[in-house]
Amino acid sequence: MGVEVAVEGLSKSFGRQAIWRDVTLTLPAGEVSVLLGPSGTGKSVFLKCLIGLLRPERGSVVIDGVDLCACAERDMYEIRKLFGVLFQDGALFGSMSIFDNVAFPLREHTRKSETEIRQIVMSKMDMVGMLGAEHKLPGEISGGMRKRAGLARALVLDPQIILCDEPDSGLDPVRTAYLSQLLIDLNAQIDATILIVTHNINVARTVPDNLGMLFRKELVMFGPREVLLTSDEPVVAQFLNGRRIGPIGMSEEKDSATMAAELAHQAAGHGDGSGHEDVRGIVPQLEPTPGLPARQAVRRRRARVLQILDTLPESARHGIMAELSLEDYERYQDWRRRTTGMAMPQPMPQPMARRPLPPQPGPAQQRPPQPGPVHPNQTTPLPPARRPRPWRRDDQGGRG
Ligand SMILES: Nc1ncnc2c1ncn2[C@@H]1O[C@H](COP(=O)(O)OP(=O)(O)OP(=O)(O)O)[C@@H](O)[C@H]1O
Repeated sequence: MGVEVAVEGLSKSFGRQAIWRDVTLTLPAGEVSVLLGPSGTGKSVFLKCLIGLLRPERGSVVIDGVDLCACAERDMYEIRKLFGVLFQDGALFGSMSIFDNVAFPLREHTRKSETEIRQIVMSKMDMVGMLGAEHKLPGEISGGMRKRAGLARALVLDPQIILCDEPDSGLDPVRTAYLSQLLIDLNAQIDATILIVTHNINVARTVPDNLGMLFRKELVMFGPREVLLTSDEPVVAQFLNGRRIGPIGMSEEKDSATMAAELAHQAAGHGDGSGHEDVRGIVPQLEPTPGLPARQAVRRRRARVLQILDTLPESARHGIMAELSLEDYERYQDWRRRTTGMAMPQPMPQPMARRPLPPQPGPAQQRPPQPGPVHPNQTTPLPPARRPRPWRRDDQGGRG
């Protein structure tokens, strides 16, 4: 199983340029986490600090009881062996075949025979769907294949922690979807702790157990995916929806005058091209490909998240409870009664299967038209066509 990575009060700057301050988060063992953030907020720098390639000025990164920020070089070397890193561009040696690239860490860091190395390389190539490409040069394969080759190389030393720096960069949406599935399948197979840095909203919504965001030189939030996906923080809403209007600017944070000018443009009818759709909300998480083992992290995470449920915002609580099976829900109730003797938090979130059906309006109590999003050019709301509707009426007033 993967190991936990506990980051406490980490701060990093280059000269007088502060990158981020006081970052505290824990990557739970064996779970998949995603770190979002606008360009230049220091996500790659964060990954490099985790693996000890960069030294933060303050704080600690504790793995297996060793603080990477304060340990001896020898301990650092041992801890680094726990990591597999997929760099942004795959970081393959252009003059070496894919086979030799993937074999490189084994030849550098182990005394395995060439027969053993061949066996390991081919099994990792198989894992990432690259069998048959081992004799090619990196320049002879596509960007998506280079990523997968980079992932195979990250796997050869059987890492317990996998760091992926923008695994989707340069990939089309379909290849990105395949890569997302590959990461979830890998997690199911080897139960490693995985941290993915990305800008890709689809990856952020569907892949991780935990989700966080860097902005304004700080960690805006980090925790169960349901928290960020249902957050009302303006910066989160802007980022998830890919909008120009909001606190994130072209280079970094906007000043208040720019924000006011943009809002005035918007009010005058100049849209930012993002439409009215709001992609926030919880969508189902990717599951391993049928035939692979179930992800052990799911069970562990459920137990962990239920223990902190009361501390989470209400919208996230509802999302988490809605995903529970009836059995887990009952188990949670029992556990809660036994350990705290307390009633459930109010308002009481219900699992999807137990929620009372919404009232069925009869002919005399038809629902009034729901307010929809207001277009800046309009004074009346648009029809609610894009809004999710909890129910649908047919001509007889029954439920659809
Ligand atoms: N070795 C270095 N020396 C000096 N400054 C650096 C170094 N590495 C990174 N930086 C600076 O740190 C800041 C954050 O860079 P980083 O690459 O971590 O951002 P990022 O969030 O990963 O961006 P992107 O999403 O565009 O990849 C940048 O301003 C960059 O110039």
